[in-house]
Amino acid sequence: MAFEKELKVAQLAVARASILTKSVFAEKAKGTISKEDKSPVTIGDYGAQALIIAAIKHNFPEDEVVGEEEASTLREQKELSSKIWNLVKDTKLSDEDSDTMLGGPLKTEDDMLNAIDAGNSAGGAKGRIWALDPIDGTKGFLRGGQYAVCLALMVDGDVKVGVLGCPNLPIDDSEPLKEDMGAAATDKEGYGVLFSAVQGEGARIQPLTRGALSGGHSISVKKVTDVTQAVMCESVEAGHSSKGDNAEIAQKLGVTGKPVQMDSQAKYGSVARGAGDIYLRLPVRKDYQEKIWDHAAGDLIVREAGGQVTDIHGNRLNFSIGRTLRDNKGVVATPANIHAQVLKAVGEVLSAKI
Ligand SMILES: Nc1ncnc2c1ncn2[C@@H]1O[C@H](COP(=O)(O)OS(=O)(=O)O)[C@@H](OP(=O)(O)O)[C@H]1O
Ligand SMILES: [Mg+2]
Repeated sequence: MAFEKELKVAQLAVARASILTKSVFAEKAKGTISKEDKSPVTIGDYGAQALIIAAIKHNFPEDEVVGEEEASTLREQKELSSKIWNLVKDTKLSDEDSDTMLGGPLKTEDDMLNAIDAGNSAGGAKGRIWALDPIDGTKGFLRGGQYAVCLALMVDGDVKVGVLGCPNLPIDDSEPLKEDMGAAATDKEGYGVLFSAVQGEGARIQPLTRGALSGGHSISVKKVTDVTQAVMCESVEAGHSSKGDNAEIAQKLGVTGKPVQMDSQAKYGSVARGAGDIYLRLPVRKDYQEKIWDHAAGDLIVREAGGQVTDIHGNRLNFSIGRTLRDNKGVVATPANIHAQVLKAVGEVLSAKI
C-alpha cells in the first residue's frame, strides 16, 4: 500500500480535529461561548488547523501545508487565543497510541500559534504539500448542519491522499440524503463519518470515532442507469453556486427530484458513497477563484470511488498552480458513466448565458 503512514496520520489528525470542532459546537449550544463572541467558527477553525498541522509537522517535518487560516490577527487577540488554547490542549483521541503517533498534545500556546502559521505554503507543482480546510462549510457548522474537516496530500501537484471528516453525516450509506442531518452538539449515535482515499487504491468510509480508527468499508458512486432519477446536491449559499443554473441543468436532464442543499465537501463524500449522484458548483462571480482546500480531498475521494470530477469545461481540477484553482471554473462531480451527459447539459445551459 502506498502512502500508508500519510493516510494514517491524516485520518487520526482529522478525527482529533473533528472532536475539537464538536466540543466547540457543544460549548456554543450550552451558551458557554457568548453570542457577542461570534467566534465558534473562529475557535474551531484555528484550533483544528493547529492540531492538524502539528500532527503533520511531527511526522513529516519537511512537508509544506496550504492552510486556510493564519495566526497574525490571533496573536493580537490574547483572550481569543487563550480560549482556543484551552480547547486545543485538552483535545485528545481516546486511544493513547494514536495521540502519540500525532506527537501527543501541543505543549504551549506559542506552539499552537506557530502550528497555525505553518499553513502558509504558496502551493505549487513541486514537492509534498498538504491542503487543509479545518472547517469547510462554516455556515453549516454554525447551524449544526453539514461541515467537513478536510485534508489532502499533494505530491508534485497531484492529489495522492484525501481525508474528509464529516461529523454530521449518517454512518449508514443508504440513508436518503437530506440537509442538516444530525446535530453536532453531541456524539449522536449513528452520525459522523470519515472518508479517505489513496490514489489508485479506492475510497473508503468508516465511523468517525474517538478511538483508534478501524473497520469501515470501500465505497463507490452509484451507477446511475436513469439520469432523471439522479439526486443532485448543491451549495446552501446562493453566492457560492448558481441555484438558477442548477435548476435549468436539472430540467434539461429531466431530473425530477429537488436538489439537496448541504454545505461543505460533505457533498463530495455523499456522491462518493452513492447517497447523492450529481454535485454541481456553478460560478456566480466570474472573478472568484476556487480554493484548493475546498476541493482537493473531495476530488480524489469521488474519483477513487468511480466518479469523475471536472470543472464546467470538462477539465480536471488543477491543484498544481498555487493556493487557488485559477485554471478552472466551477465543479461537475458525477458517477463516471453519466459525466459526459451532465457536462453536455452544463455546457448548453451556461453557454446560452454568455
Ligand atoms: N463566491 C464564491 N463562490 C464559490 N465559493 C465560495 C465563494 N465565496 C466563498 N466560497 C467558498 O465556498 C466554501 C463553502 O462551499 P460550500 O459548497 O460548502 O458552500 S455552502 O456553504 O453550502 O454555500 C467556503 O468554504 P468555508 O469558508 O471553509 O466554509 C468558501 O471557501
Ligand atoms: Mg472551505
